[in-house]
Amino acid sequence: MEKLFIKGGQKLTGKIQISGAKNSAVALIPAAILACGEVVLENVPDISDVHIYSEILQDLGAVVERDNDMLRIDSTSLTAKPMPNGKIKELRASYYLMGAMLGRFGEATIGLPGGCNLGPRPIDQHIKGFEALGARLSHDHGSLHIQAGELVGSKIYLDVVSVGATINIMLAACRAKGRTVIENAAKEPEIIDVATLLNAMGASIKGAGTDVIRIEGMAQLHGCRHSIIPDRIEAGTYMIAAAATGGDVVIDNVIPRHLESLIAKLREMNVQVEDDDDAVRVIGGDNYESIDIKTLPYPGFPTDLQQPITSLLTAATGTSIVTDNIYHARFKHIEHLLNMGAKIKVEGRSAVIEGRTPLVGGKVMATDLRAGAALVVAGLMAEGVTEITGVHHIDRGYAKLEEKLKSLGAVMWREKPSQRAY
Ligand SMILES: CC(=O)N[C@H]1[C@@H](OP(=O)(O)OP(=O)(O)OC[C@H]2O[C@@H](n3ccc(=O)[nH]c3=O)[C@H](O)[C@@H]2O)O[C@H](CO)[C@@H](O)[C@@H]1O
Ligand SMILES: C=C(OP(=O)(O)O)C(=O)O
Repeated sequence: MEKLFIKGGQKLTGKIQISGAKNSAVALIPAAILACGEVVLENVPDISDVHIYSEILQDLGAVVERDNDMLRIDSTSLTAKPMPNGKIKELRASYYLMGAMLGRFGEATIGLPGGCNLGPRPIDQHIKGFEALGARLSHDHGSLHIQAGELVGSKIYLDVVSVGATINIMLAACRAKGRTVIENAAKEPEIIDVATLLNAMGASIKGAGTDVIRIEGMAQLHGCRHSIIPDRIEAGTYMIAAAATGGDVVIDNVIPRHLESLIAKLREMNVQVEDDDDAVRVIGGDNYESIDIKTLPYPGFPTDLQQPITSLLTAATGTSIVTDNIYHARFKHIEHLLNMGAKIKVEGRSAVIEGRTPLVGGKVMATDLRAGAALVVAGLMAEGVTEITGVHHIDRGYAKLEEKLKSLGAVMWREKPSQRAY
């Protein structure tokens, strides 16, 4: 079992580069299945979700080659082989194989997805979309068999604003006959990124980034080259870490507009944030004020940053309340923050955080990706050494984590099972 050790108390200073967005990459890789020809993705993050997705496509018969931050995908020889289990369970976004395979072959047999355990994560809206396009679904031992003679465009109103359902329906609808309209669509930047790739492949998608997306189906799509947008959640985590250590960090290769809700909340706390064309600078201090946060679909405050910012709020004066309206039970990190000296109560879908509670290093576990990010931030703030297990969750979404943090002055190291750190 790998462990991450962090010796807290160092102010982070300097400049780091943000990698391509995980939540784009894991949709763009399966989107390449729809192309007849090579899709070249640039700015691909070096994270385990990407490695596993590449292996899934190879298992299906695609040629996938990685060259630094570039991924070449040629799905010409890919087949509609059933993928019931195994790697499918290792990540959430494996559900995009449903839409992509359905678009390419008119059928798909895919296991139910894995990903972070944040409480119930239904996919009923994905299924509603596929059915509206003419697919029939059946369940078999934990996998879904989706079959459509011919996909036919349709009007689909999403009952819940869902990133996954919006993208999955877009993938299938690109190859449906006629027009599909998705109403109450999610507006996350990653949705625009997927639409940009699909349009570069010859699709016709209009309205991505608004709550109504119109897709004209095409008989064939072709290869293209596309650069992935920066990861706003990775960037947000480093912004929070910079503030949490009272540091001064320039976070480069970002789209500041994607970070507006976080920037507003950090400023409200009294953190100094300067934004430029493609960088933000966070200058920390020692007199933060408590704030309340409610997570919402984009452009609201992202649920994926509520866990990391909770660690920072332990340093603010007064009581902060973090309410997660997307995942009501996304609070598994709290018991580990309590072990480090935090005073936090979970009440329903809210965490009530008492501020000015100094953290001390301890043995904690990352139960999911952003819980891990919260513990890394806490470890950087804490007195003494923090030992984090469950590191594989963190590796799903943070490229070169130690390298980046160490370049900013963090003292941290990773212990592999056969090594002893001290
Ligand atoms: C790979 C990826 O992009 N993951 C992100 C994506 O997850 P994911 O796409 O799984 O999340 P959704 O946007 O679909 O979920 C939003 C809300 O809708 C509910 N829901 C969703 C689908 C459905 O069919 N029925 C339903 O009820 C979910 O339980 C949740 O409460 O968006 C989440 C919300 O921003 C982020 O935390 C994840 O990082
Ligand atoms: C919840 C997340 O990821 P996933 O949906 O891939 O589990 C996340 O990135 O915070």
